[in-house]
Parts: sequence; C-alpha cells; structure tokens
Amino acid sequence: MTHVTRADISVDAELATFVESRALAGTGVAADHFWSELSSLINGFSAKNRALLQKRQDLKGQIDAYHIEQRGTELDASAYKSFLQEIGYLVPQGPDFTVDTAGVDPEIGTICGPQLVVPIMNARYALNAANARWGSLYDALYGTDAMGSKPTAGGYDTVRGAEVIAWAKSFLDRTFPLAIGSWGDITDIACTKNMLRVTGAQGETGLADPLQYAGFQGGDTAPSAVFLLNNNLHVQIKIDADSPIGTQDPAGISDVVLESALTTIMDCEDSVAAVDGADKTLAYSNWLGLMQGTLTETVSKGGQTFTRALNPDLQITTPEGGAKTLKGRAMMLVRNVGHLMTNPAILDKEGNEAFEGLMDAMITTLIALHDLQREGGNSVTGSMYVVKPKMHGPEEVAFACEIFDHVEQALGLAQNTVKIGIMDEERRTSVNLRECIRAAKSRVAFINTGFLDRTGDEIHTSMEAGVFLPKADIKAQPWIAAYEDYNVDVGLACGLQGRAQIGKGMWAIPDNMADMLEQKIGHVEAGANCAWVPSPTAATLHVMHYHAVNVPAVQEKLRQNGPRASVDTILQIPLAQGQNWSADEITREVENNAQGILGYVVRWVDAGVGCSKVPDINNIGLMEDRATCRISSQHIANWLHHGVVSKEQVMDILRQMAAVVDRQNQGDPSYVNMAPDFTGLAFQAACDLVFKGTQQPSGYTEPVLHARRLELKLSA
Ligand SMILES: CC(=O)SCCNC(=O)CCNC(=O)[C@H](O)C(C)(C)COP(=O)(O)OP(=O)(O)OC[C@H]1O[C@@H](n2cnc3c(N)ncnc32)[C@H](O)[C@@H]1OP(=O)(O)O
Ligand SMILES: O=CC(=O)O
Ligand SMILES: [Mg+2]
Repeated sequence: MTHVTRADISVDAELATFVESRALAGTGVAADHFWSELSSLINGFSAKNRALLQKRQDLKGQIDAYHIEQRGTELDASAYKSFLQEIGYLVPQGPDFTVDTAGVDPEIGTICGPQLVVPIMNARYALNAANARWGSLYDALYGTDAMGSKPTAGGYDTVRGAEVIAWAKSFLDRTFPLAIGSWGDITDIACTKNMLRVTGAQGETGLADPLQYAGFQGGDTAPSAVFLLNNNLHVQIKIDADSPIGTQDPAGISDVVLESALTTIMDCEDSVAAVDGADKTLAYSNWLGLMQGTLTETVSKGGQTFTRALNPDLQITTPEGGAKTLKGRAMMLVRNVGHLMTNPAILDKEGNEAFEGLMDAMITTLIALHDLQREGGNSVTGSMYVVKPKMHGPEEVAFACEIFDHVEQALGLAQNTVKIGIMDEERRTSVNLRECIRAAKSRVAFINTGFLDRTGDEIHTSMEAGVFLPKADIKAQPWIAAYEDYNVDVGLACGLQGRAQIGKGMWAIPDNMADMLEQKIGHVEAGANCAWVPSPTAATLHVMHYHAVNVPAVQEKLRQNGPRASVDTILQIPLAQGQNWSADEITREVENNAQGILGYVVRWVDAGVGCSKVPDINNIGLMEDRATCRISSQHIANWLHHGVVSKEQVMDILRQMAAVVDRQNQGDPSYVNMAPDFTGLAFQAACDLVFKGTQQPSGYTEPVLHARRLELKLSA
C-alpha cells in the first residue's frame, strides 16, 4: 500500500487516483478543495469520534460492574432501569415532535415494498440488485421451493410449469380480480381507451376495479405487456404468443413480472470485506458506476458469457393514450460503515488510520453528485440516502448529522440533501429511539430493525448478567417482540408516515422461500414500509405481501391505537433461568455456532468474501455476515465466560467443525483447508472472535476480521 500526501492526510495511491480521475471528474468540485475538506473532516472530527467510542466502553464497564455486584440475586427491573438512567445509558425523553424530512423519493415516502441488500464490492450482484426493480414471478416460483417443492435438475418440467402458471394466475385473481371469471380462463387481452378488455370463457370482461389498469406496451389490440397497479405497485403481464411459454397459454401470456425491489441498499458494511485502499476503491468505483448508470460486468454462466449492465427505464402508454416512464431500477441507498472502524486507506495528519465512516461519508456523497447533478437517475427528488449502521444512542446519531452537514457544505449541497437511515440495531439506540430520531429529524429517511446486530449487542451488553438462552430461544423472548413493536410505535408517533420508511430485517435463510412466503407477511402486517430480502428472487416473492396488505392503512390503524410496547420489556434480558441442558444440547448449540463462524470467517479472511451462504448443522444454508457472526461468537463467548462450556471443549468443537467446513468447500479449487493443522489465519480469526469475544468492542467482529485479512493480504 503506497500512500500519497493530499492536504493534511495520506491517501492510498490507488484511491487517490480513483478520486481524482474518476469520482471528481465532471462534478465541478476541484481536487484541492476536496482533499482539504476531507482532511478537515478527518482531522477535525476524529477526536469526537474517539470520545463517542470511549463512552460506549465506559457505559459497558459500568453495566458490567453492576451485574457483577448483583450476581446471585434476581435482577430488580426497576432498580436496573434507574441505574441505566443514572449512568446516561437511558436518556430523558424530550417533548413530542414530528420529523420534517423533505424531498424524499416516492419509494421512500409512499411506495411500500421489499428492500434488497447487496454487497457493493460484487459488481455482478450489485447490477442484479439494481435491476431487481422488476422480477419474473414465473421464474421465482419455478426456481425455488415457494410452491412447496424444489425444481429437479434437467430440462423444463411441463407439470411444474403448469403449476407455476396456475399459481401466478391465482395471484392475479386475488390482486386484480376480473369483473367476471378468472385470469386462468382468458383467451385474449386488448387495451382500448381507458379500459382493459379481456375475453374469457364467459365472454368479454374487464377488471373489477378499472382503476387498476395502468397502461400497456406494444399495440393496443395486440399489446406486448399490460401494466396493472395495486397498492402503488405495478405488475406486468407479458404477452408473447411466440415464446415457449406464451405459445401454450390461451391468451399468449408468457410471464407475470412484478415490480419487486423498490429500493436496494448497496452495502459497504456488514456484507463486504474492505480492509484497505484497494478494497475501498473497488467499493467506491462500483458505487460510481451505479450513480453514473455505466456499471457493467462480464458474467459467465450456463456456458455463456455476456455483459451485464443496468436496465433502462420502461416506457409505457397510459390508459388515456399518453406516454409514461416507469423506473427500470431499484431506488438505491448506500450503507456507509458505522463510527467504529478505521481503515488504512487514509491516514490522518498524525499517521493514524482514519475513521472509515468519515471517508465513506465524504466519498460516497461525492460520488452521488453524479446522480444529483442530472435529471432523472436514481433520485428524482434530488436526495441521497445513506444508511448509517451500528450507532449507539442519540449523541452518535447527532454526530452522523454533523458529519453530513460538513460533507454537504464541502460539496456545495443544500443542507439535508443527504438523508439518513438509522439502523435500530444497538440496544442503546432501541431504548432511546425517539431521541435518536429527534437528533436526525430533518434527515431521517428510515428506521430499520436490524435484529441480527441487535441480538449480538443484546448478548454483549449484558455479558456479565448471566448465561444467555440458546440462540433460537433468545428470539422467542419478550424483549425482541417489544423491540420490533416499539420501533414501529415510535416511528409512527414521530410522524414518519409519508416521509421515511419504517423497515424490518433480513430474511436470512435465502433458499427457504416457502417459509419466507408464509412468515414474512408478518413484517407487512406489523406496519413495515419495507423489509430486507437477500436476493432479487426473494424480492419478487416478498412483494406479494405488499399487494395483500395495505401498509399505510395498517400504519394508520396502529397510530390511532397508540403505543403497544414499552422500554421496560425491551430491557428484559433473555437469560437462562436455571435450565438444565444436557451435555448433548450444549454441544450442539456450540457446534452450530462454531460451524457458522468458521464457514463465514474462512471465506472472509482467505477470499475477501463478506457475505456467504453457510450450511448450519442441519444443512440449511444461512446468510452469514458480520452481524450473524457477531451473534454466534458472542454466544459462545457468553457460555465460555460463565462456564457452561470449557475452553478445551470449545477448541475441540472448533477443530471438528473446521473439518466439516473444509468438506463443505471441497469443490472450490482455491480453498485452503483449516484442518488438520489449524494454523491458518482464518482459523485463528475464528478463535479470536470466540476466545477474545468478551473484549471485542460491542462484540463486533470487524476488528478481528479486518486484522486477520490484512495480515493475509500483507503476507501474500
Ligand atoms: C445483518 C445484515 O446486515 S443483512 C445485509 C447484508 N446481507 C446481504 O446483503 C445479503 C445479500 N445476499 C447475498 O450476498 C447472497 O444472496 C448470499 C451470499 C446470501 C447467497 O449468495 P449465493 O450463494 O451466491 O446465492 P445463489 O447461488 O443462490 O444465487 C446467486 C445468484 O443470485 C444473485 N444474487 C444473490 N443474492 C443477490 C443479491 N443480494 N443481489 C443481487 N443479486 C443476488 C446473483 O447475482 C446470482 O445470479 P447471477 O449468477 O445471475 O449473477
Ligand atoms: O444490519 C442488519 C442487522 O440485522 O444487523
Ligand atoms: Mg447490522
């Protein structure tokens, strides 16, 4: 890594070249000005950043001491809450208020739908994610277990195909009922002025609600696609009687395409491994390609090689005969890193690694200028959306706003152009959520329950309180339901409706789409504008929940009924209450956690892959990222700390599981086995995460992951 001097900072040479030759080009921002502003951000804001991190440690120390002193007695909930107030962990609530965020895009304010997340360093996936605005329902049903069974290998299965078509048409019947008859029986579709006419078994008919007709493509008597609208979401019925599917359909319908990922988060955080200047440059360069609309990637699959690019917008004819443009891409947000990490990509004037959150703020916003300075594009309202993760309490949210005040001034943007998504994923944010929102009241564009990090923080914060329940049982305790409800209650009370999303967390079992279809409607029924999905296919399936449930109506009802959850319930720590687990139960719990950690870490450290699908001990593929790894490592650390398992037992299990993970990766020619030597950096990283788990700041995994990956890169 070679650094070059720019203003009072040292910048990785590759990153400096990228910024000067590509990111700044055409923005009107001069290089000298940019570096001097970035330097003043880094050199001017780092002391406060450090102080905020110190406060996290100080509060944790006081909480640890409290639990150690109380050990052996039952936690007195009221005394505990008073203690948290005294130390400033729980802050006083100010008067009622509503947010006044202005200029948000419809996908944030008024259209509810799935939110896809994608690792930004993977251009192939990032392009797919931006293009996931529209997804084939036929493909999503055919290719997954959504209908109950999985597709078999081999050619097209006509029986399964017929099942898919019937399934999709029953969705159309539920969502866009015809005045007479069923979508399954129609033989012709025509688009006359103001009317959709379909011919069915019982003659000519139309939509029961004619206002659901939104337009068409192609000729009016022989359209190539018909557009329908329900709950602000479009659905395309594709008609192509010459296509393999359309030729067998009485009306020539070849597909049903759903508007799917309304928004996509391009992730620079939990799902990536970006440890140095080269990695950060790749992340920023992909973001630039997305903001300029020029990103492409060569993709080889199924024996073919092609170039993947961003989809264009769609042009349709409205029912009245006018022209209308529909967005072809998801509205993109970018997740910056939180306040914790530093990165050697930039060094401050004393030669210390700069806080990564500061460089992300300045550079991702600079890049967004390419979108903000043109008509249309990603944001039609002239906003940029930064998801800010892992903030602890209102002071840290206020700090994020100060950072963006500086960035906006530096780049000549109006104040509050940059909107912030507040991840409600740390306990000190959950219990002070109202004040966190107040701290960003003119910027907040979403709150989202990141329950994975939140679970990790639950364990770490109360490490000294006692033995935590097994991972699956933690999810069933009152604290988490209260946390989820409280987030919605507070969001509604602060007037987020129409101005900001109230979002829910990730579906972390990417291959279990039938379960997702059954369960994730719960997010929508709980009043969420959006909820996270791991893949474009999941977005296409999850969007059907937003067709079934009118979220604004749910939110209005919830708002009128008033708050349901209380901070007191959120503060109930999910500890084991004298459970007597068998040795087998303990071993399986630790094995499961160890397998997830190792399966994730080995790809992170050795291959720089920040998000992986890793089989659990029941062979179910789970999405693993830094947050899920935080839970698993903190859980083992908790059981170790309280003597549920010994260090020797855990080490034995880690070794056994390393061999299992090696076998799972057998097909990868570049994979280096962890067993039988267990001397590799990946195995050591897993050991650090577990055996030094109690000492990791907030239980985060990134300090260990970054250190070990850097070690590997430097030794290569
Ligand atoms: C706690 C948190 O912070 S959650 C947020 C962070 N997590 C994420 O962002 C999860 C994003 N999802 C992913 O990274 C992936 O889906 C994984 C790692 C879970 C699974 O990846 P894989 O094992 O490669 O998936 P799988 O083989 O089933 O599918 C690959 C195909 O789906 C596409 N795909 C999978 N996930 C995504 C995605 N998130 N966005 C876009 N496309 C995707 C790929 O482009 C690929 O298609 P292609 O061959 O046409 O390019
Ligand atoms: O970032 C999301 C989470 O669940 O953590
Ligand atoms: Mg998270």
